[in-house]
Amino acid sequence: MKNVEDGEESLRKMIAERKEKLNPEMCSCFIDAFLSRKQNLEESGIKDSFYHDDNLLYSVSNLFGAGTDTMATTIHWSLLLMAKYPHVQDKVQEELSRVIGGRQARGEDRKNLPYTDAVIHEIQRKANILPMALPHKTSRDVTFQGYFIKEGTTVFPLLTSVLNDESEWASPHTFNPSHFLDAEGKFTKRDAFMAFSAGRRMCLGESLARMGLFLIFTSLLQHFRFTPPPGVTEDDLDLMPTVGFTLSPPPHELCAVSRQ
Ligand code: HEM
Repeated sequence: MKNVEDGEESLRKMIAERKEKLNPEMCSCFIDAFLSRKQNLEESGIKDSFYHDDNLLYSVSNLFGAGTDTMATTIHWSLLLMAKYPHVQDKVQEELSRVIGGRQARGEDRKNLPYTDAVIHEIQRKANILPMALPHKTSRDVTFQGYFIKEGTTVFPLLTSVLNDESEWASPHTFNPSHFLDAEGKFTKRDAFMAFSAGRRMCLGESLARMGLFLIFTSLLQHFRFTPPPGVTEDDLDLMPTVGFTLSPPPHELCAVSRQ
């Protein structure tokens, strides 16, 4: 609880600083945009909108909460999987060197990096970091595929069942980037890729997360080769997740060897 309170306190400070410097003509972040809308509504005499201080604090706190652990855990998985499957890492590094060389990757490079794109998707499928997404409550009685669900029932979307569905994936329990490649090696989208869930309440940060994962993963693999530490083999690297709010890889030591 102490950490939650400290977190809220620093967000309150951040919000107060942005409030002081607010220039509605030059909004540079979510807080500015929220405050500027709040100001507009108040100036037009609307005082009971959803744009109030508590909603701003909890929205910012939700964005941090939802966006930090998820990203860090996925990057942890990506390094472990690259160290465990060096032949996959070889192919990513070959593709990166051939297509973009030494310069930093940009969002638009993704379409020219089908293997790398497939590997990132497969990392997310295999890592399955939010196996039960988030719980939802039905707002009215529903009949879904013949099942009656009463209003007020808590529903967990089991993403694991889709990400490991044997009728969807050639080898659901194996790390296999070909799940996202066609016969010509082109990237292929899969409806059963639901790491960000589905429907109206699916991940709000999906496009930010996808861009972040692409830029961080490519940059790390351009600069470093990830290997098990001396005396440890690839087979020794354990993929059994530890259970928490997200499914994280078990703690590992890895070597990051500079490629420069
Ligand atoms: C690898 C990264 C991420 C993964 C795998 C992920 C996955 C998910 C999943 C499975 C949900 C639950 C959807 C549902 O309720 O069915 C969710 C919700 C959410 N995510 Fe993400 N997420 C990631 C990164 C982010 C980032 C970077 C942000 C924003 C900065 C973010 C913001 C949110 C928010 C606000 C919700 C709640 C949406 C709602 O309830 O309407 N996520 N995410």
